[in-house]
Amino acid sequence: MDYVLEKRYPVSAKDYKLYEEIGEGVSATVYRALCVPFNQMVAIKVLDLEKCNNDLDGIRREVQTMSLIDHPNVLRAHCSFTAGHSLWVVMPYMAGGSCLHIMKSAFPEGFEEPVIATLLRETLKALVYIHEHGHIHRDVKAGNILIDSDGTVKLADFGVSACMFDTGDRQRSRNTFVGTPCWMAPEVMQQLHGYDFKADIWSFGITALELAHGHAPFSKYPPMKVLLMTLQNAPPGLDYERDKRFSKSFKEMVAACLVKDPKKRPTSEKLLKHHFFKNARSFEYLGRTILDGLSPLGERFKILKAKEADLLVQNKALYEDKEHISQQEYIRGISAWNFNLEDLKSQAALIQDYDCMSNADPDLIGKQMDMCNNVEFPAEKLPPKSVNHSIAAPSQDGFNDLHDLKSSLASFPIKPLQALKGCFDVGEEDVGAISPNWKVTSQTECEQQALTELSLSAINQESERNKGENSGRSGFLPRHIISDHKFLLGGPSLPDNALSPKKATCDENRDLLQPKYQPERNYSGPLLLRQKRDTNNLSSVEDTSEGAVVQRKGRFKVTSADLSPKGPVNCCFNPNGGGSASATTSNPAASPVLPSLQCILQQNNLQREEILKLIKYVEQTSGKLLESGEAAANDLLLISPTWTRERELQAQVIGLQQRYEERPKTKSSEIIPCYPGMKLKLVSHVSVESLFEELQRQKRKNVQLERQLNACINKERE
Ligand SMILES: Nc1ncnc2c1ncn2[C@@H]1O[C@H](COP(=O)(O)OP(=O)(O)OP(=O)(O)O)[C@@H](O)[C@H]1O
Repeated sequence: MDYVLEKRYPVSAKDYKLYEEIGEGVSATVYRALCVPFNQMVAIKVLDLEKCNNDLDGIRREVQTMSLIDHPNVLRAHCSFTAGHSLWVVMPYMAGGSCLHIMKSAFPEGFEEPVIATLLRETLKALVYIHEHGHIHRDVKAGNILIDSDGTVKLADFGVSACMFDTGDRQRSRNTFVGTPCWMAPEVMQQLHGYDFKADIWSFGITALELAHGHAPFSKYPPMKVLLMTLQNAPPGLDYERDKRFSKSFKEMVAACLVKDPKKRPTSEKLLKHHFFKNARSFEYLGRTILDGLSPLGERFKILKAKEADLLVQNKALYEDKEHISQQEYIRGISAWNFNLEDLKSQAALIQDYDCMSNADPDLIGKQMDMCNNVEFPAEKLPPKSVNHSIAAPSQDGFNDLHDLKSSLASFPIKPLQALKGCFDVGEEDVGAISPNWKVTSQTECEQQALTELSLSAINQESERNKGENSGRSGFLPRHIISDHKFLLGGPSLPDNALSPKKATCDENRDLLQPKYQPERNYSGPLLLRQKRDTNNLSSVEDTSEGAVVQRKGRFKVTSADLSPKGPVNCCFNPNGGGSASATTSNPAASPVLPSLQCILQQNNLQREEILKLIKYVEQTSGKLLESGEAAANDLLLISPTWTRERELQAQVIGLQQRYEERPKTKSSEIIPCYPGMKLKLVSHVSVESLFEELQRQKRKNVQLERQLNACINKERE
């Protein structure tokens, strides 16, 4: 569709005739429309400004920027204007719709490689342009890659979603958006040092996987878990076995994008030169291959929506239960450690069926995957393959491990709340409360601090004390699991740089075992049913039951009681109404505190992993230790004072809990913003108490580990 620069599109709603709905994002509904004076088909994105509570001038500025864009692969706005409480953004109508919709309608298993290469090349050209002009798109995903009837490809949603976050009041705008962070780069999640255009390259890599499989990696998991998995797991990629149909160059291209260190990712310009894009074809080819035979966009959208609604009805009875199970999974995913022998036995028994699970119930798979990744198994209980997947292979010399350890420490978010502040709206006071001494200005400083603060003797002394304190709990940790240092390092809790290549297999299997197309469990798609806006009211399945559930994103929901009386029916809380959201469970959930608690638990895990790595390192370098006890001691100074940290964390959690208890009770829903266009909503069904208990349990486990560490050190000294 060509732009006629002189053409001034009318800026009044009366000049447009709205037809059917052709898309729905979390922030807007998109309609096919006729621009009456020009007798031209357009698409109009209608954003409800009241719901967004956003800075109108900011949005206007962004839309202006959007209309200055001039590149054949970037969707440019014709114009925009306000109509009542809405902002209308008039755009070219892309009759093929988004790649996501096309996949959902006709290619649930993803596209063939030449199609992917063509789509991605065009998208990448758009990114090169955007980056050259100093912008970050921040919302690269299949849902934003649009195709016209002739096969031309345009990257959409540049500007609008970004402005919603950049210029608006985050505190308010956060209540407007929900979604999942599947496409979000790790550095964006961490927000430690900010992020740049390389974040788009990560999202581009995720989009490549999405186009290849029909869904983004981790899309079946709840947002918080996606965050943890993205941060802790090895990056997703194309699998050697499952993705046999794809070429080596495709796999390499994806791997180049999905590197956790943004500096190591190529620029868009460089990536465009990758030999994978030599497979790209013409846009006529695209039109022929993926658009032929498709029904008109509006119809397709209607069918998809009806399908989603049906699924919701079918799953409704099961939903609460699934929610519960899923929550349990999630808690275990965070806690990650299970020292209960009986539990371990039964879990290990389940894992034996590991290889034949590909057709199994997705919930079961999810649970088993958690086990695979999060639980320590006695080696003898595991089939050899699983054991191999779980054990980090020792390096040749141990120096690699030291390097790993250092880089692992470097990537350790010492100030978890600070690190996730951008993501989770952690208030300054929360950060201060949690980490009064963590005025860490850089990771190097953190490490130095760790080096100076720690001493081996202190660890030993404390360990001795703990021995006494915990003697009554000696049965807590099965001896045979830890004797002879038979630690099996779990999957996702380990930073990826701590893993041997073998470890990656476990993650690959995790992805492998994800059902390829699971609309009913896919939290990432924009098509999940939500209640219609009042202007276009279709009765939603959710309307008729629970009275109040007006939106569901996977297992997350918002109820009508959450909403301001003016009727933001899909996604807004009234921010001034105490953030109140009708509780959908009877749990006394503490949404404001939960992210912090969860974050603490996550850190706890990471610390544990560091200790395990240290143990391994000590084991592997015992020769060196014997030669030079002093050197070993120095290396061991790298150990974070886990027990101290544990106590600190525990004290902070108690503080938080007290603070929470002192404040007026709020209800259980919370929307957590992350990244423009990739929004995260967490509805808590976990009580503070249960998290607190979890933390205490983990603390005990840490103490046990430290004892083992000391035993190990002592043994090597002897
Ligand atoms: N110009 C267009 N022509 C045809 N379809 C469009 C057009 N713009 C958007 N769509 C369709 O509408 C859907 C929703 O668009 P929108 O930009 O609101 O959503 P999104 O990017 O998925 O969500 P979010 O608001 O979270 O960024 C798109 O996924 C696409 O299928």
